[in-house]
Amino acid sequence: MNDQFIQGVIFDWNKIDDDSYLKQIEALKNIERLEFKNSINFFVGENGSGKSTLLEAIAIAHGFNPEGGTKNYVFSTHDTHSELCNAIRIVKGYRKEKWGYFLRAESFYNVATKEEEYGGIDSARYHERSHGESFLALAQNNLQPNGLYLFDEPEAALSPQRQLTLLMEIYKCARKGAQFFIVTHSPILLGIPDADIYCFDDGRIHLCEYEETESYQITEMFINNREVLLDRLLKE
Ligand SMILES: Nc1ncnc2c1ncn2[C@@H]1O[C@H](COP(=O)(O)OP(=O)(O)OP(=O)(O)O)[C@@H](O)[C@H]1O
Repeated sequence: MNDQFIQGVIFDWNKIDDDSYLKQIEALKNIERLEFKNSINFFVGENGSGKSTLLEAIAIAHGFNPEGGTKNYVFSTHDTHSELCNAIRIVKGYRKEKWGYFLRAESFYNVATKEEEYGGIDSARYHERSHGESFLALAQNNLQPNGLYLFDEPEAALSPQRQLTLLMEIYKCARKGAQFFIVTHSPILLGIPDADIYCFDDGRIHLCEYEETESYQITEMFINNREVLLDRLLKE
C-alpha cells in the first residue's frame, strides 16, 4: 500500500497560457499525471530540463513559501516562481506530514536569515559558519521522522564527505516515515539505496536506474578514463 504523503501530481495544462515557456519544456509539456510511491524521490536530468520548475510547483501547491523554509515562512525577497503551481493538483495520501521543509541552494542565504530571525535567541547562527557547514546544519536541524522534504540541489554547498553525511541522514529519516523529493546532479546522493529516480531527459519524465543516470555515467567515465578523456577533449 502507498503510505506516502505526496502520491502524485495531476496537471491541467488548460490553466497555462499557450505562449508560456512552461509549454516549451519538453519533459513537462505533455504530461498529465505523475505517480510517487517511494519515500525518496530524485529528479535528475540535463540543465534546463524542468526539474526545479516541477519541484517548486509541488512545493508551492503543497503550501510552502516559494523561496523555501517551512510552511510558516511567508517572506519573499525575489518573487519569480512559475505559474505551474496553479495548474497542478497534488494527490495526497491518508497520512499528513508532521513537519516539512523546502530547501533550495539558490535562496539558502535568505532562508538562513529568516531561520535565525524566526528561531530567536536559541537559533543556530547559520551566517557565522561556512556555506556548506550552515547548509548541512540547517538541513539536519529540520530533518524529523514523518516530515516532508523538498530539496533543490542540496549538494551545491557540500563537500563529498558532507554529501555522505546528508545521504545517511536522509536514509535514516526516510525509514522513520519521512518523504523526500530531491533535485540533484550528485552521483553520491543518487546512490542512496531503494530510491526512485525520475529522469527528465529525452522529452519525458521516466524512472531510471542509478547506473543509467548521466551523473553516475559521466563521473564513472571521468574517474576511470581521465587521461584518455582529457586528452581527447582538450585536443579538439
Ligand atoms: N522565468 C522564466 N522565463 C522563461 N524561461 C524560464 C524561466 N524560468 C525557467 N525558465 C526555463 O525553463 C526551463 C526549465 O528550467 P529549470 O530551472 O526547471 O531547469 P532544471 O532542470 O532545474 O535545470 P538545472 O539543472 O540547471 O537547475 C529552462 O529552459 C529555463 O531556461
